[in-house]
Amino acid sequence: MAADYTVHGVPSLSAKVVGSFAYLTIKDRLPTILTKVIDTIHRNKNKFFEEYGEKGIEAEKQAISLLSKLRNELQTDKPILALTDGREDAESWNQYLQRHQGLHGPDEESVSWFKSPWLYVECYMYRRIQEAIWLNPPINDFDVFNEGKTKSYFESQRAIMALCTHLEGVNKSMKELSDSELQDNFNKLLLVSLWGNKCDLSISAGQENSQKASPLESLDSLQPFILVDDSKSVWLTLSAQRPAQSGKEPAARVDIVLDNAGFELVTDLALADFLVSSGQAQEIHFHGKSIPWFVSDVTAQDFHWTMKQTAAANHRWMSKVGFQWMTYMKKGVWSYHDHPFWTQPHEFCDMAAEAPDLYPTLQKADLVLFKGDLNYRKLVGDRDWDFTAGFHTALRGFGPAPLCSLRTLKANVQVGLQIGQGEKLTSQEPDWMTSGKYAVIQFDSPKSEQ
Ligand SMILES: O=P(O)(O)OC[C@@]1(O)O[C@H](CO)[C@@H](O)[C@@H]1O
Ligand SMILES: [Mn+2]
Repeated sequence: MAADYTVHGVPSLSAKVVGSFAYLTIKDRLPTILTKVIDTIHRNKNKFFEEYGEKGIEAEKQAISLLSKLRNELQTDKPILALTDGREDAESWNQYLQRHQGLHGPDEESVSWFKSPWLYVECYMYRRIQEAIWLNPPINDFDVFNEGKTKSYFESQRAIMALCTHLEGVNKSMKELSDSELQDNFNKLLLVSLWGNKCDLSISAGQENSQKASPLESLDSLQPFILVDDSKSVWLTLSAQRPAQSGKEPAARVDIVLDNAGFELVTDLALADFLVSSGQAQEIHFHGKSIPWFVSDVTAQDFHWTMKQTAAANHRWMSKVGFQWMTYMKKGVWSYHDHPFWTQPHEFCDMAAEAPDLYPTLQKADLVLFKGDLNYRKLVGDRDWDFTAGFHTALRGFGPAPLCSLRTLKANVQVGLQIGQGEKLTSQEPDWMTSGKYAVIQFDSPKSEQ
């Protein structure tokens, strides 16, 4: 009996399908990412020696040997192994592995890279990278992806300057804006945050893909590539909270589940700035990753560094905006969280059970924005749904609050399309689901039935 990863008759994406995007990711892209990680550690050998002497050299050697072993396991489809670093979440990962082993009949091989769900093994790889680092003090707090993330920020300077200049202009005229002008400005910054998701170093396997030109100039030309646009529902959800309509104290809380550092994070901070300065929200809760993740995902270090860096910029509006963001943090208007759940393999429909302290937190939000492709994959369980399956159906009961995915497509999973829309795209551009060229603004509220 083959391990049954099927729900609603919809199987999990996996490398079992030779030639599939999952297969090519695990066969080619993940080993490339691992090789770059090994190179990064090797290139920092002298730095480790300067900082830690011989211990640094020994740690570098051991970490590389563990990562080379990991790469070999991956490339030769070896069994997935239990974690041995004894960290807070290791037990949860090892229980997850046991559950998967339980799904396999006695005559079946163990849980492995090319036979288990893609979402699981890809997340597992990043957690094993962290294990290789954690097991080797004194380099155990080294972020193997830091160079790529900071490079992406520095190479997007012109776009960041343009965005901060735009934001300053909007904030300056905020009081004169009519409702429809407010909505227009909201839409613009929502779109900038959406397209900021193109700048992800995992899909590019670490190749730089920073934002070069002004993000505002290309919005109109990108509109045709948005396959689902629920931005109006997002605006209605927010404005329903606004004091004018609701007569209540402005209490809107918006949670933003972040994705990539670099330019994308700046676009998320700019959107959050507008939400507060326009009165749509009183508090913004940002959710990042507790360990370096999927090459470019935001950690606490990235989050605070990005604000400091923007405040320290030799550009009037970057600096002004950067200081404003740091003030929001100091005042508690903005807060940053990094629950371990976000760096585990779970589909979000399992959050209430797996993270009973996180789900109620999100239930306090009036709107939760999920950035990026990996979050989308987890929202819909990384399953091979029909394109026309309802987004609400695919969420399989996950609904802490009204939510919206802002995602550029980089994996072959998509729901909520019109009849024929996916097939038409496939006939025109076979790689439309993985090129990052197309995007969705996909909304669901706990009340909506599809
Ligand atoms: O979540 P992000 O940053 O938008 O994308 C991360 C990601 O590119 O990594 C995987 C490929 O390795 C893809 O499934 C996924 O799209
Ligand atoms: Mn990412």
